[in-house]
Formats: sequence, structure tokens, C-alpha cells
Amino acid sequence: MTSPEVNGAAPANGPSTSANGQTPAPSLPQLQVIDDNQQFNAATSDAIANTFRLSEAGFDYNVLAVFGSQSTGKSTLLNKLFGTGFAVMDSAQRRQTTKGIWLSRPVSHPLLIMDVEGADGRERGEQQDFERRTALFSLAVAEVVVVNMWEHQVGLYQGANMGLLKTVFDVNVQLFAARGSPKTLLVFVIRDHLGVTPLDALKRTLMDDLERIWEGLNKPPAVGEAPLEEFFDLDFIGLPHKYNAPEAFDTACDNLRQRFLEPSTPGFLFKKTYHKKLPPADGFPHYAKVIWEKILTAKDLDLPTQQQLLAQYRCDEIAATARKEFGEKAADWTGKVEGGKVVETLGKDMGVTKTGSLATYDASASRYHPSVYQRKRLELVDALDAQCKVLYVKQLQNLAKRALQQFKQELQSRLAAARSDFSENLKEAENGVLEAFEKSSEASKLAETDWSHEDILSAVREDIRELADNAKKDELERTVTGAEKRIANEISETVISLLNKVKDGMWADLWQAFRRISSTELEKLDQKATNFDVPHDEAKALQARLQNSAWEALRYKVLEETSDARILQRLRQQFELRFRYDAKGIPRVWKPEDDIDGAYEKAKHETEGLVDFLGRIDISLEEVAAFFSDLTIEESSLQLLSLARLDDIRERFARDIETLYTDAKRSVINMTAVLPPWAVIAMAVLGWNEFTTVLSSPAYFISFLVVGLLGWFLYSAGLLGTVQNMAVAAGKQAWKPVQTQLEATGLEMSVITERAKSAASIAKKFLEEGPGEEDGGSDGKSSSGKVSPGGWDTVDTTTSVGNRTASAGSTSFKAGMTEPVKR
Ligand SMILES: Nc1nc2c(ncn2[C@@H]2O[C@H](COP(=O)(O)OP(=O)(O)OP(=O)(O)O)[C@@H](O)[C@H]2O)c(=O)[nH]1
Repeated sequence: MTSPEVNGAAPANGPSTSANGQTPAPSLPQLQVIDDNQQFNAATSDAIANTFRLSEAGFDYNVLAVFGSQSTGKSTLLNKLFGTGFAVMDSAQRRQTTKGIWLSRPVSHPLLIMDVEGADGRERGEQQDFERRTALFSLAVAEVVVVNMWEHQVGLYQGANMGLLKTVFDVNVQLFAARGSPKTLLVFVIRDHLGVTPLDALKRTLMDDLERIWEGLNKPPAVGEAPLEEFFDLDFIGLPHKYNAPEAFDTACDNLRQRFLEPSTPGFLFKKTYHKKLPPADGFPHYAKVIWEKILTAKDLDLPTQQQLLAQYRCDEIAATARKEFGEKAADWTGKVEGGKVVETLGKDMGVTKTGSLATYDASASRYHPSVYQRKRLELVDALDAQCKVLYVKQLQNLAKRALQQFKQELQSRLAAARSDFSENLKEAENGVLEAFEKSSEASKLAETDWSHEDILSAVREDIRELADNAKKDELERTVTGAEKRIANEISETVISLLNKVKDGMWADLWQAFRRISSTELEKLDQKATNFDVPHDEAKALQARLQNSAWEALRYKVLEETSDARILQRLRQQFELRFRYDAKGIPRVWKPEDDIDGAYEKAKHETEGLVDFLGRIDISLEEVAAFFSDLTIEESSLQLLSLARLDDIRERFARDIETLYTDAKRSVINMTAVLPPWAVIAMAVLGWNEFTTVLSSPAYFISFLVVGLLGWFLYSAGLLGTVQNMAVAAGKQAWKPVQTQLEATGLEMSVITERAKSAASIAKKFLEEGPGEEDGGSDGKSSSGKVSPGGWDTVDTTTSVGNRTASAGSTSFKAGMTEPVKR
């Protein structure tokens, strides 16, 4: 069993060289197109394209088939004529060599040669089947059929050749029954023609046999009684014996080759009338395959239909190639467009590539059936256009995205520029962007299409407007919010400042400030709304919103600053300003001669009068209404505090400032706590010795001077009271450890206190009754004490307490009492 193959071997006997020096071109590899298992070789298409290089031949090629009994020198003849390399039987073995159908071509000419397996190569039943199939196949595609036979076979009507011819006639009628179908040329090559019997005689014999076969044929009605010549042209060639008369054989072969290959040669065999409407050479493999499959399945071999089908198949194939070519060439810009980029030359690129792909299609497909070619061309155009349309739509989306991006940038730069003609300026930007979009869209269109970018243009226009509107809204919102903040800040500061200096006319000042602050921001907003071409209603709404915010900011701050605590704080400040500071703003040091009560009452009265200014925002509603064209202010919104609350605040204020009055009074008492004149005289008399001692001693004098200056300073600064308090506190602290110590010695504090009181009452009695005998103590009373008249709270503590002396302080007292007496 031999598998389908491409055989590159040279013929066993090698290319022959003719006697006259004409040498056939070197052989080409041959292909077993149908193997001995009757399988069609799948490599045929590749062999036609690459081995035989016939794809570009179009219709410019011929097909020749060779029939004949087994081992009648068919392969030898073909190799001799065309330089092919068909296998030739080894003379020593005499075995059949050709199985199935082999295909080859001469290098020099676009001629496909089919070497068909010889008759009688198989069992009878199988032979008939195979012979019929190969005959059908060969006659379907070959224009010229060579019937190879030995001279001695002529006239053997019952021989193998006659069966073969009957089959040939039969299938030919089946294939080409219709009137006007191409004829087939049958060339009878009579081998080993010795010349004893003239060729004409052999021809007549053969003709008689052929006529008989024809007449005996069961012909279809369409053929009727039509003669054999209506379907076949017949030619008869005698070839001398290859071995006995080689030169004559060569000469005859050379002549025959000329008749096959050279159109100018008389008796040229490949006449146009024999063309079987074969497809272009590139479609031949598919055509041959389909025909063989039809033959195998014993279906009617309707060649015109097959040719039509082939045309469709091939046109589809060629169109697919054209589309692939388009895809490859378009890959670069397709990738870019699908990646979201804009390809500026897209329309032109698509047009050029499409034209190129159609040219590719035309070059091959135009050889096929015109209607099929045209129909498939239209389909190809539609497919390419659809492919381009996808890109076009994507390109439009990319352009739309770019347009919006450009517009956003334009918008930002124009917003930043804050031009007064913003709206017109923005319109210009919008027009510019849309024009650029339209221009690029037009350039992206494929020529000769009615594609429109209007829909996406409308969408872009809408998006741009939405973008602009949103940007305007955002900007206006920012403007209003900023204005609200600025107004609130300025108003807050103004309110605090004015309420800190609460006075008559305060609200008028506040209203003036409010108008100034609000007007500035309202004008700015109005200006922006005009620039942005904001509709009247929207602009009014924004104005009203800002007015409302401004008014609320004012009210909020005023209410915040008129809480009870804040008002009381302010009233106290105002009171202190009036009471504790003089007209020059210098803190007062109250002196005994000062009229504290009068100053207090005056300051209180003046400050209480301010409370009346805080109850209501004292602005006329008409004035407010005139200013706020779009805002209605209720009367109630001006009222801050009720009368009851104001009274309450007055009361709380009065209580609050009482401490200031008390402090003032206390500071005067501290200052007036000075020695009475008699005490000064007594001290001067009693202390004269000490005075002279101080004056005579520099150390004492300087110490005295320092202490005196310090005392004067404290007095001048009104700090005596403070120092006194500090001294008392220090004394208490110092007393604590002494007390502890005393308790430790068992002396109860109550006893000490009691005895101190007793001593004090004795001293008091002494002062009231005056001094008695110098020796006051002789009456048996335990002690005596003296004090200056005037009740100065000095106590003689030289009191015997049990068996102890109370304090060291008693010594100086005694000395003080003793010294003046001595003088
Ligand atoms: N007598 C004679 N023998 C020839 C001639 N040509 C070829 N032969 C011989 O015939 C034998 C068969 O030759 P092939 O060319 O193989 O014949 P074939 O018809 O192709 O054989 P199959 O393909 O097997 O059917 C070979 O031994 C050839 O040498 C010829 O012109 N005269």
C-alpha cells in the first residue's frame, strides 16, 4: 500500500534526450493526488502552490490525463515528453508501478499532467469501480485525454482498452450532456507502431470500434442520437518502437511535445474549445477534491454547480485572506484606538488599507464566476467597513473624551483668569473644542460611507454644557460660601467691638457696618452671577441666600454676645471703668476724704442705664426692608431680651458690684488706722532717749531711715493693708509651733486665753481709773498696767501667772512705764 506523497525522485530511466537535441526541462517532483486507497491527497493545495508554483497562473494552465492498460509505457511517454519523473516499471520485474493518480508539471509550461493507474491493475469488480472513478475525475478536469495502447491491441474490441473507452464515453456523457458543453479531445497514442499497418488503417479500425461503443451506450435523453463527434474530437498518433527504433521514437516524441506545448505548432492540441471551465489554478486543488469526494459518494457530478460552489469557496477564502491582510496592516492603529488614543489619520489609514485588501481580493477572486466574485466582494466590503466602523466609533469615543478633557482645561484656566466676560469666553472655548471634535471626526470617517458623528457630537455638546454648568455652580457655591464666611467673621468682630463699648447709637453703628460688609459681598456675588450668565431667578436666589446668611450671622453673634453672663461681664467692666478709674483712666486710690458712696452711685446709675441698649437690636424695620430687597425680616427677630430678663440682669449686676464698693471702703479703713495724737506725744516723750540714741548712732539712724522710707513707700502705694494681712497670716503660721510647744508643756490654751483676758481687764480698769499710788502694788494687788488715754489697745502683760512670767514683752512695757516717771 502506498500512501499519498510527493515524490521528488527523477524518473528511473532519467530524462531522455531527443535525437534532434531537444531536451525536456528537468523534472519536477510529482504528487500522488489520489492514492491506491482512493484517498484524495490533502497536500495537493500546498503542492499546487509551492511545488508546482501554479497559484498565480490564474486560468492560464492546461490539464492532460493519460489512460491506458497497465504497463503500456504511459509513464515512460510522459517523462519523455515533459521531463516529468513518473515512476517507470523495471523491465526485469515487470510489475505495475503507477497506483492511483499522479500529478506533475513540466518546469517550462503551466501544464498539469495526470498519470492514471493502468486498467487491469485490480480485481474485476474493483477495477471497474476504480476505472470509472478515475475516468470521471480525469474527464471532469482534463481538456486532453491520451489513450495509450500497443498497436497490437487495436481491433481487439473485447480488450481492456474497449472497456476503458466505454467508461470514458459513459462518464463524459454524464458530465457534459448539456448542449454547448466543452468537447474532450481523445488522443490515441499507438505504441510500437511498426508502420506495417498504416496509421489511417489503424485509425479506421479504432473509429469503427468507437462508433460501436458509442451506439451501444445507454445515453441520457439530452444526448439522444447525437453523434460521437458532438462530444469528442479524436486524434491518432503512432509512435515507433522505443527500443527497436529509438531515433524515430525520439523524433515522434519531439513532434508530439511541440503539439502539446507550442500553441503555434500546426495541430496544437490544447485548443480553447476543450477548456473545462476549470477554476483558476489556485482553486484547482479544492475543485479537484470536491469532485473526487462527489465521485466517491456516487453523487451526481454537476460540474457547473461545483464550479459555482468552488467560486464561492474560493472567493470566501480569498476574502478571508484579504481581511487578514487588512487586520495585520490595521493592527498598529487599531491597537492605539482601542487603547483610548486618537489616531489623527484614521480615516485615511483605513481607506488606504481597505483599498489594498480589495485589490488583493480582486487579483485572485476576479477569475471566478463574476456574479460570485461580485457578491463576495460586496460582502468583503461590508465586512471591512464593519471592522472600520467599530474603529470609527471607538475613535469618536476617544475624540469625545479628548474634547471633554480639553474643555475642562479651558474651563479651569478661564475660571482662574476670572475674566469679566467669562460666559462669552467660555462659549468661545466650547465652540473651539466642538469644532476641533467635528474636524477630527470627519477625518476619521472612511471615504464613501455615510457615517455620521452627529449623535456623539450632541452628546459631547451636552456633556460640555453640563460640565460648564456644574463648574459655574461649584464656583458660585464657593463664592457664596466664601462670602458667608467673610461676612460672619467681619460681623463677629464688629459686634464684639461695638458691644464692648455699649452705648447709645451702638446699633446704628452696627447697622452701618453690617450694610457695608454685606453690600461688598453682595456686589461681588452679583458681578459673578452676571459674568456666569446665571439666569435671573437663580441669581436672585443666591442673593437672597447670602442676605439671609449675613442677617443670621449678625443675629447669631448678637445673641451670643447678649447672653446673661456676657452682659453682666460687660456691665461690670463698664462699672469698673467708671468707679475704679478716674477720668484719665488711672486707677483710683481711695482716700478718707473721697466720696466713695457718691462715686459708687454715679457709676452704678450710669452703667445700669446701658442695660436698656442691650434689649433690642435698635434698627428700623423699614431700613432693613429697604436694604434687603429679597429678604423679609420679622419684627420679633430684632428683640433680644425681655423686660423681665433685663430687670433680672439689673439686679444681678447690683449684687455683683457690691464687692467693689466694700473693697473700696476697706482700703480707706486700712489707710486711716493711724496713731491718735496723744499717743504720738506719749511716744515722743517716752521714746526721747531712744530717739537721741538713734540720732547719735549711725547704725541705728540708717536702720531707722530705711525702715521709715519703706513704711512711707508702703503707705504711698496703699499697700499697708496688704502688708498687714501678710503679717497677720505670717503671725498665725508662726504661732502654730508655739501653740504646739505650749500644749506639750501642759499649759492649756484656754487657761492662757483666760489669763490674757484677765490681764486685759486689769489694764483696762487701770486706764479708766488712772494711775494710783506710784506704789500701786502695795495694796496687795498682784500687778499694775498703764496705757495712754484714748483707749489704744495696749495691754500690760506683766502679769503673774502662777509661778511664771507671761512674756518677754512685759519688760519693755515696764520700761516704757518706768522711764517717764523717772524723768
Ligand atoms: N516495447 C516498448 N516498451 C516500452 C516502451 N516504452 C516503455 N516500455 C517499457 O514498458 C514497461 C512499462 O513502462 P511504464 O512506463 O512503466 O508503463 P506504464 O504504463 O506507465 O506502467 P504502469 O504505470 O505500471 O501501468 C517498461 O519496462 C518500459 O521500458 C515502448 O515504447 N516500447
